[in-house]
Amino acid sequence: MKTVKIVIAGPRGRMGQEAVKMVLETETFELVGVIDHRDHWRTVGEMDGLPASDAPVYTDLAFCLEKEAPDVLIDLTTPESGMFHTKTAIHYGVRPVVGTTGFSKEDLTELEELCSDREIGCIIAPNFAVGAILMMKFSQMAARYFTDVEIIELHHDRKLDAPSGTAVKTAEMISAVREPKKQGHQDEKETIPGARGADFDGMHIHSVRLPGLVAHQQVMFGSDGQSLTVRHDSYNRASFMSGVKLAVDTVMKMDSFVYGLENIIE
Ligand SMILES: NC(=O)C1=CN([C@@H]2O[C@H](COP(=O)(O)OP(=O)(O)OC[C@H]3O[C@@H](n4cnc5c(N)ncnc54)[C@H](OP(=O)(O)O)[C@@H]3O)[C@@H](O)[C@H]2O)C=CC1
Ligand SMILES: O=C(O)C1=N[C@H](C(=O)O)C[C@H](O)C1
Repeated sequence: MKTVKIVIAGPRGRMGQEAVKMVLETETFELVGVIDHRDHWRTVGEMDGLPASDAPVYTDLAFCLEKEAPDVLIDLTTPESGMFHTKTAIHYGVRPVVGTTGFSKEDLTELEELCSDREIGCIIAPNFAVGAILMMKFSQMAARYFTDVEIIELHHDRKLDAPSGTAVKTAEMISAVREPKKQGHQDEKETIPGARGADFDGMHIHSVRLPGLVAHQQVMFGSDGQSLTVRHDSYNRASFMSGVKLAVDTVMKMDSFVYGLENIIE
């Protein structure tokens, strides 16, 4: 079987470390380099907490892509860096698999257009955990019958973006099928701003940040005399890795842009 040559951006991060291990442990993948914005390490093996590996560390993505000619870039950084890395990869004909969250609608449209111009595969996945994808799909299914919904996402307190990419994707999927409705009392007033959370098409998203949490989301539906709660919990970052693997294998067969793992899971 052909080996997929991979570059990972953000290798020292919580997700990046897990992705480096997964790529090194996968027989059909080859880690040909990593991108770090700090000019300090020569190889992956020199980085704290990462396994022995001679894969070189680059600070300049364009230089790395020219030198290593990888098939896929996995980005797990920040919205600004992720956007820059993804555009650079597309420009060099390298397929991006992006887990980084916090992109705007305009960012996603721009990336989709770039992929279409270059006829290149790209997967942007706000959540790689299969259970989280099912949680979103079940929520979308429930939204056909329950128009009142509150999304509560709970994460560790090192998270930069709020609401989470998963919560935004869930709201988008619900919105696609839910009868439009502004929830709550028509005269309701927040006595403390933000008390009702973020408004997405009339439904509300609440972001909880606490040390000790990893990644969790609860979607609550309510109707007369009944409620339905759909919940997913990721207890560690290994929970995302089978999805990253699937995305890498799938993007190799694609020539267009996909936003959301639900679009590639049967
Ligand atoms: N799709 C999914 O399933 C999941 C997505 N995520 C998302 O993935 C992203 C990363 O999350 P997480 O690992 O927890 O975050 P971390 O903060 O732990 O890791 C981010 C890493 O990226 C590095 N970084 C920042 N800018 C650059 C750059 N220009 N080049 C190279 N490296 C850079 C940071 O370095 P430094 O600290 O030195 O600045 C840091 O090591 C987030 O957007 C998060 O929301 C997270 C979990 C699951
Ligand atoms: O930052 C995280 O940790 C996570 N980010 C993603 C998101 O914003 O939805 C995916 C998962 O929730 C973990």
